[in-house]
Amino acid sequence: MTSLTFLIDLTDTALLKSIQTNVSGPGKQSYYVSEPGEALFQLKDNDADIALVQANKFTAADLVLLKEVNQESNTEVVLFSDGKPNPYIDQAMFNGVTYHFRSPYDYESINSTLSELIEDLSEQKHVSKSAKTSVLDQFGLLLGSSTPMKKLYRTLRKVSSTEANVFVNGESGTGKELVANTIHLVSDRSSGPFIAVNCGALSPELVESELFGHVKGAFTGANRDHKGVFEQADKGTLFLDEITEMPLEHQVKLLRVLETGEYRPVGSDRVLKCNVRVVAASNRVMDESMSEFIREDLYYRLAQFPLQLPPLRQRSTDILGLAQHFLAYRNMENSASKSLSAAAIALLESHQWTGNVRELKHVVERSFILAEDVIGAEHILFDDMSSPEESSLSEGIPLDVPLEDIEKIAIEKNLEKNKGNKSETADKLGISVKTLYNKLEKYSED
Ligand SMILES: Nc1ncnc2c1ncn2[C@@H]1O[C@H](COP(=O)(O)OP(=O)(O)OP(=O)(O)O)[C@@H](O)[C@H]1O
Repeated sequence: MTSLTFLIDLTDTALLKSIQTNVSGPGKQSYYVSEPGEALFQLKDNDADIALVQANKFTAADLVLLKEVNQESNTEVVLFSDGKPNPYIDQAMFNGVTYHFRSPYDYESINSTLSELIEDLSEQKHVSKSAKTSVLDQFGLLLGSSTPMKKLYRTLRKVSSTEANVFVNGESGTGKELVANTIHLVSDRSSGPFIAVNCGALSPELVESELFGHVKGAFTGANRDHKGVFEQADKGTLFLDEITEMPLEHQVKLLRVLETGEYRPVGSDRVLKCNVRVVAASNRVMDESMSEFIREDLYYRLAQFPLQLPPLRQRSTDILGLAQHFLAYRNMENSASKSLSAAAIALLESHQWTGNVRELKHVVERSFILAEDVIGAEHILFDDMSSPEESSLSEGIPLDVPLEDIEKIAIEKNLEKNKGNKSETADKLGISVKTLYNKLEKYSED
């Protein structure tokens, strides 16, 4: 079995002594830095499973290094500090640090946490070796046994037990809604409602009423009282999807309720108090240009805990397991027993998956429709293939397939091509955004 590697950069000798039994022994290899403070530099070039780093003087430069390490490797970084307030360490907690222990150290708690982490990682090493044959691990509604997913599960376990608002960021199809749902399911709010609202699809005239509700007679057409999503989600979780697609002038309406928990239904003079945990999501890249899409004050209220989801290409050991999972579902629903050929598997594993898990799911479903028994390479249709520009329109359309399935494939492929942007997709297909939503809702019920 591959051994677990540790990179140790600790100056506190008592601490070092106390963790010895955890970092040495069969199946473990420990490397010690030659100069204190070198660990993050070394991690840039040499991966380790766990890095134990003294961070009494953690600086802005260390934070930059840590972010790079977090992007490029799967190392679990554990920090140890003297406990003095340090904003860079606070930020580090959102950028890949697994644990931070403060002096005076509680050796028992450090060692039990380390043992748990070691056990988890050893299990993963075992799983990744046998990924082709084993079923994927599941956390809440999420599937995946790759290291980035295990890391995500650990963070989700931590964040779910808090009441913090969470901002989920990730490419389209990486599972942001599934993450929001999972946070709800594993939190103390699980017996309450989970309400999802697509902020990009709220009509400008009704945005306030959709969010906060209205009373009868508040405006023409308001024939009865209506509960907004903050009230519907009472004692539960409200998922604000595609928050960055909401116009900035509407975003301002969310500030008060997030700050004070108070809101007023349209046309009412009563101020209501909500008891809601908010999870927001966006597939926009959160860089310098983010202020074009989200108000900074709103972002900081929503992102008490920011989460970044890994794209599928960064967790390629999950591809086959996910494909088999989606295929197994299709087989079950249709009492079939179709299987993937070696050529199909090779194609799936070498694809870049810009549409992430959603694209994989759709590719598998398409192949299920197209193949008789064994799914061959010719049944694997990625989104960038057989587009009308490249081949003639009629050539791309499969025969003997129900019209409804062809419509579904056309919608899914366009959505993937437009990176999940529903207005653009509806535009390209020549239908209204509302019709597109209706169709998508219908597919999700099938
Ligand atoms: N880890 C996962 N395990 C199982 N299924 C997944 C996983 N991640 C995503 N999916 C599936 O992929 C599809 C897309 O997931 P989801 O809608 O949560 O993605 P998203 O990031 O919210 O997408 P978008 O930004 O386009 O709204 C769903 O069918 C979901 O069930």
